[in-house]
Formats: sequence, structure tokens, C-alpha cells
Amino acid sequence: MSSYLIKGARVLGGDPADLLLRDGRIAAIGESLSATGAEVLDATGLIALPGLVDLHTHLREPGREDAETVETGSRAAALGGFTAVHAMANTDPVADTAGVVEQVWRLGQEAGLVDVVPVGAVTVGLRGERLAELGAMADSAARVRVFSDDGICVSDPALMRRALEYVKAFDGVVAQHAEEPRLTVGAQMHEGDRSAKLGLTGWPAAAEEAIIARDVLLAQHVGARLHVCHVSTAGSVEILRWAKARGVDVTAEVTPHHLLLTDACAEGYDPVFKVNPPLRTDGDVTALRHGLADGTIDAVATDHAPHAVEDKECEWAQARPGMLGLEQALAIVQDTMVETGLLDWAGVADRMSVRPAAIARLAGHGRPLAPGEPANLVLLDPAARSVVDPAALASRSRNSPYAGRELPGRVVATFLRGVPTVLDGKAQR
Ligand SMILES: NC(=O)N[C@@H](CC(=O)O)C(=O)O
Ligand SMILES: [Zn+2]
Ligand SMILES: [Zn+2]
Repeated sequence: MSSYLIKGARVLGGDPADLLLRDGRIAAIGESLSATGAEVLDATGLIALPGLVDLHTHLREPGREDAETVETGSRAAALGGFTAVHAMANTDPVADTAGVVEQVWRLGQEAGLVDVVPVGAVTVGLRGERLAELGAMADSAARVRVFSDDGICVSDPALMRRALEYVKAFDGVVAQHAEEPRLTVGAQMHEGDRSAKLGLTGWPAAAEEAIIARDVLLAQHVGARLHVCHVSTAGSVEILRWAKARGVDVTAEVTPHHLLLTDACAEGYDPVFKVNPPLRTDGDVTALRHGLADGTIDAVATDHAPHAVEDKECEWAQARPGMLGLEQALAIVQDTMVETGLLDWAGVADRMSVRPAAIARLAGHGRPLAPGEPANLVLLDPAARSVVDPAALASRSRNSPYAGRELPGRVVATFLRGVPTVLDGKAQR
């Protein structure tokens, strides 16, 4: 295995240093390092962060390989600076058995671009009727620790309670898609002045907040870990802040798109902006940014949701919800959090690597950049700027909400256990 000597990278945005990667680990960090036989990489002006960890990725395999595969999604992830992604369970068949999660895990290892960590379904077939074989998925080769019916809310409170209790046995966590289904029948976008004007059925903030409020109470009652997927409203941030202050073991994520975009995007009826939960208001965006900055929201998670052309290029009401996220996530966080002064690069490392890895109990990721640690890292050029061209994306789908938008930053290199998966901005396999 070859070794790499990275010269002059700013670790977590600090002073320039050299990093020697050897045998899958960081062998040394210091000034003016030299190493015979190592490939030298000039990282002047680049920032080094621990490899990013996504808690929420839709890879669509098995079942919708026309929209994404484990391999194409892994490539998109590596290009985005990720070294691990959590593959959501709403595939076909659903990832609700040890067999399916082991298959997804194996496909990820074969692709070799990021660690693909399967999320297990909470209920059989995502039907919300009875618990899936959570223990068997936890004990499988995929070692599942995150369980979610994402796409659908576990709305039955008794079933949610049982799931929370069950996963405690193996230190798992239930990741809830917080959406009270009775309040979102036919919903198309955020419920407010704009939905009324556009004539689209609204998805009220209360549909999300009611479930989060219920679930933090349940999690506290049974002493279990709860994670809230894609938090999108100011009210949700308030409830999470309240719950954390009371000592509830709850964590939450926000997507890049909810940090940047608002319901104003729906005005052209372009379904690329249709997503669950919907894009909200300016006030919500501000609250989400501040919630992420103060740690009330623990992590940024992409909710990368690739969709085939026929599912997106149609009438708004017929289109599937969801948008791409992996390749632009870091750029959006730089734009909305770093360039606004809300987070420094150490904060970005915390919210995009350290905390997501901790929530998922994922060993080997989200570790400090220090000698002896696994060489999972990303090098980015914060001074670069470029315009997003969906045709140039590695994802098999094209539903990027950032088409034509100029964004800061560029992922120059990604290393997975010392092996470059991206070099000079290009995937290595
Ligand atoms: N976010 C979305 O709008 N869609 C997701 C499901 C989900 O995350 O709820 C999908 O699977 O397409
Ligand atoms: Zn969801
Ligand atoms: Zn999702």
C-alpha cells in the first residue's frame, strides 16, 4: 500500500502542517516532514477535515438502480468529501432483514469508495404495523445501529415506544421521519401564505413539531436514544432545545437544503424543489442555522434523494419528493455556516463528521486528525468557487436544486483508510 505525504494542509482550518498517511493510518503530523517512497501532495491553501459522515443517504439499491446504485451514490459521496454514508432502508425490497442489510453493506465494500452503513427499517415493509427483526440486523455483518422507516413516520406511539425500548439492548438509535400523517394528507409544500397563493396543499410545521414533541417525551420515559431526521422548522429547534435542557437523549440533523432554500423556490412550480419535509420560510432557515451553530442540532445530513427523470420532470403534484445532496453538502455548509461566521472549520468537522459518527456508534470515523488514527480525511480548497452543473454530477440522477448556482469550496481529495478515493477533484474508481 502506498503512503502519502500531504504538505502544508491547514488541519481544521488552523496553521499549515504536513500529514503522513501510511498503512491506512495517520503516521505523523508535523512541520517539514519527509518520507522516502511517499507520494507527495502539495496542499498549500487547502483545509484538512476528518472524512465526512452522512447519517441520511438514499442509495436506491436494491430496487431503483435506474435512479442510483450503491456504487454511483458512493462515488458522489466520495466526491463530496464523505468517507461513510448511512444508506436508508426505503429500498425495494425494504432493508428490514439481516439479508438485505448485509447485501447493501457488501455492495458498499465492493465499490470501495466510502463505508456504506445500512440503516435498518423499524417496521416490516415500512408498514408501521409490527417491528422488523431489529436484533438480527444489529447482529448481522452490517452491524446496524441506526433504525428508521424514513420516508414514512413511525406514527403509532405504542410501536414507536417499543422500537425505542428494543434498540437499547444493542445501543441503537431510532431515527424518526417526523411527520404526523393525518396532518399531511395530500401535502405538497410548506403550509403558509405561499401555499395558499400557489394553490398547493400545505404541510404544516405542526405536523413535524407534534411528532418531535411526542417522541422526546417517549424517549425520556423509556430512557432510550432518539434521533430526529431532517429537522425543518424553528418550532422543532425550540422543542429540541427544551428536550436537551431536560436531559433527553435526543439528537437531530438538518439538511443542507433546509439551511439554504425556502418555500419561495416553489413559485416556479419546478418539482426539483419538492421535498419532504418541505422547504420552509426565511425565519425557519435562520433558526436552523442558529440551532446548528449552538449544537441544538447535532449534525448536517444530506437526505440525498435521487429520483429518475420521469419521477421529477412532471407536474408538481405527481413528482416524488427529494433532492440530491451529497456532492454539494460541504459547499452549502461553507456558504451558509462558515461564510456567515456561524461555524468555524472545527465546527464543520464536528457537525459533519464527529457527531454523526458518534450518533451512529460508527468506529473508525469522526476521529481526530492525529497520529495513530485511521486516515479518513478530506482536503478542500475554500477559495475555489464554481457553478453547479447537474450534467457533471456523479450521481445517476440529475435532481439537484443547485443547478446554475455559484457555490464556494471544492473537494480536492478524499482518503478512505489512507487510500485516495478522490484526487484532484476526480474519483479514483
Ligand atoms: N426527502 C424526501 O423528500 N424523500 C425521501 C424520503 C425522505 O427522506 O423522507 C426519498 O426517499 O425520496
Ligand atoms: Zn424523511
Ligand atoms: Zn430521507
